[in-house]
Amino acid sequence: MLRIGLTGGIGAGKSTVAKRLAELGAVIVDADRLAREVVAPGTDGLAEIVTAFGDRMLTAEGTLDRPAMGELVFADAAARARLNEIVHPRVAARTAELLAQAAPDAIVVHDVPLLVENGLAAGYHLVVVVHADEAVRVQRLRRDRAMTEEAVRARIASQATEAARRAAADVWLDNDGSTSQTRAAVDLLWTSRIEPFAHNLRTNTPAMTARSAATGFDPNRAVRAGRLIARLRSELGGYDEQIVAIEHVGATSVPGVAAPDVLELMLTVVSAEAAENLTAPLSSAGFPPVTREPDTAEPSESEVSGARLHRSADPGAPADLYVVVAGSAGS
Ligand SMILES: CC(C)(COP(=O)(O)OP(=O)(O)OC[C@H]1O[C@@H](n2cnc3c(N)ncnc32)[C@H](O)[C@@H]1O)[C@@H](O)C(=O)NCCC(=O)NCCS
Ligand SMILES: Nc1ncnc2c1ncn2[C@@H]1O[C@H](COP(=O)(O)OP(=O)(O)OP(=O)(O)O)[C@@H](O)[C@H]1O
Repeated sequence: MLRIGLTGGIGAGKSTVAKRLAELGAVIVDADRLAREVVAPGTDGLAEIVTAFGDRMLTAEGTLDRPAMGELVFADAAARARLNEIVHPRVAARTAELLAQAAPDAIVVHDVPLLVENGLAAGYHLVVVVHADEAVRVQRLRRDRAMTEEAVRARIASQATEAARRAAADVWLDNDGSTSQTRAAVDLLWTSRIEPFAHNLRTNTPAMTARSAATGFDPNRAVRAGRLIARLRSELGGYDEQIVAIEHVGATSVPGVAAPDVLELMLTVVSAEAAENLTAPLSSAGFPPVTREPDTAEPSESEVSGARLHRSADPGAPADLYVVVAGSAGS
């Protein structure tokens, strides 16, 4: 299963992008919708809200008074934290149930507004951020949802900054233009990256990416490496005792040095057995092993002697991962 996290600030265009991804074949898990379900009348979520905030947060029909709740929590960080404490664990539990029900070969898109705020990025194979300028978002939400400018800005102020979203984004989708432009960008993303990535993941195949010539030093590569390392750490969480370190290595890790746009990572493990144990989880994490062609003189072995080579299945972000045993020649 390819897991994609889709996020962006209020009104950025997540639902618009998710709708197109659903048409293309993705299974959508919508956090805003689940956040409504877990506080529907009769739920323990709604009961806990009443205990925390009083029945002034209920309408005459006994449903959550969303405008009243919104007015309170987007003006008061402590109240927002309290509401989040009630709603987020319930949404997380429901999300886990839905993910468990999805087909093993599904492409699941998790539409989650607070992905960056809640530190969830490492849990996905790919994080897609939809962005529109603040002024554009204000104008669209005033027009389409009759929100006041003040209400939109209060929500924006309670959410992650653009810089924080940029650091988390594997894909940045600009939605300042027309919906048809965004739709075309989503279609291209689907055919050029998401579908082949999902295919590679299913078939345990590293991405076939042309190795580019060295280009100038790019500090963003360290950020990208950091994202991949966090992802690997999250995915290999059950194997902590077998892992010594996961590091960004090679030319792309050296400040000021020109390098081909292929990240190199090194995973140091405690033993040869640990390297073997990690083969399957690394494949699920999006780093299948590179196998040597039986009849070629040229070994598709890594340059790091004694290392096992794994390679990213993501065609949009070339990365090699050397798995070495601590104390061996390659480590
Ligand atoms: C405060 C509530 C009742 C207001 O309801 P309302 O119908 O006006 O808004 P809705 O739920 O449709 O959310 C619209 C957008 O507001 C923003 N937003 C919602 N909750 C939050 C929050 N806790 N922090 C920051 N932004 C938020 C998101 O961009 C979201 O997409 C509601 O948003 C809520 O229960 N929020 C807490 C749960 C939550 O965090 N939901 C977000 C995804 S899990
Ligand atoms: N490119 C666009 N041009 C014009 N209007 C747009 C465009 N993209 C989205 N919209 C409109 O802007 C509003 C916000 O978009 P959308 O609902 O997709 O954002 P969202 O990120 O899902 O919002 P929320 O944070 O509330 O969940 C919607 O009314 C939508 O129809």
